Amino acid sequence: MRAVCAGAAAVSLLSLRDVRFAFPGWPATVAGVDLDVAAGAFHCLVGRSGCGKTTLLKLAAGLLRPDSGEVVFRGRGRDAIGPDIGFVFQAPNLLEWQRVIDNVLLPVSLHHRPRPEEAAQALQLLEQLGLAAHARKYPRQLSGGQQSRVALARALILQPSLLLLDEPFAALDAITREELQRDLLQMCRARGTGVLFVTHDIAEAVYLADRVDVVESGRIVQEIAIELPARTAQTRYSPAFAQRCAEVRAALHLEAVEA
Ligand SMILES: Nc1ncnc2c1ncn2[C@@H]1O[C@H](COP(=O)(O)OP(=O)(O)OP(=O)(O)O)[C@@H](O)[C@H]1O
Repeated sequence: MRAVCAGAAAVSLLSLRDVRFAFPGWPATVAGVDLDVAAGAFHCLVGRSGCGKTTLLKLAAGLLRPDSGEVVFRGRGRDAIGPDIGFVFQAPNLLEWQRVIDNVLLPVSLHHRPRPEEAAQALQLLEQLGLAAHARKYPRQLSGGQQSRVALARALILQPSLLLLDEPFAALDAITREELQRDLLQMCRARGTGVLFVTHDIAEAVYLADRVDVVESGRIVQEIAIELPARTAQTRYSPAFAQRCAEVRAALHLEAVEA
């Protein structure tokens, strides 16, 4: 089944074509996936534990090589991770011995000594994420939610056209999580960033995504378009939101929730 996010006419940023992958000696973990993420689209993958979401994301990132099929990014094969793709994993993975600002600038430092305008850009990102006052701190001096924000700023510093996120907010409390979802949406919309986001959380997927793809046994078994008006705090309490959540629950074979 083919999942195309943000309309057939949209230019595809990332394309997976009949991608298959098995860990050596094991049955297929990804069993024939076609998927497109268009520029500026927000695409969520949901599915039960062990269904292959993280493996799919690693294939999209070029961290794993498919056994067959192809992964194409901006029209080119994906042999290496380029600066045009940002990653955020469940754990923030910050460098403990570097200050917050230097953690954000890490992708730049890997190429050259950060220039003043790049440092200013890092500070601006921290400001947008409510962390300007923490720029000189070390990661251990931050809360879990603040560390996740730093990881997000680090992923955005090179202004990637594609962000790959693997349950980045899973370990956070509900309030911080909602705030980060809002911030992530705003920043990706403002920058036109395409996003592929893995989550277990149905409400998170419905709030964030233009399209939710349900993964089962290494395949995309259902694609659910999420057409909601502009996301606000009220969105989560609207009948349309509840309806979309119910559709995703049904696709996951979960018991229906009584109205
Ligand atoms: N290195 C490995 N060797 C063998 N099997 C693996 C390896 N890594 C993952 N798997 C298996 O591949 C399957 C898919 O794993 P994956 O991490 O992609 O699932 P997931 O959907 O992201 O799960 P979760 O939601 O629990 O994070 C699982 O059955 C897992 O046990």
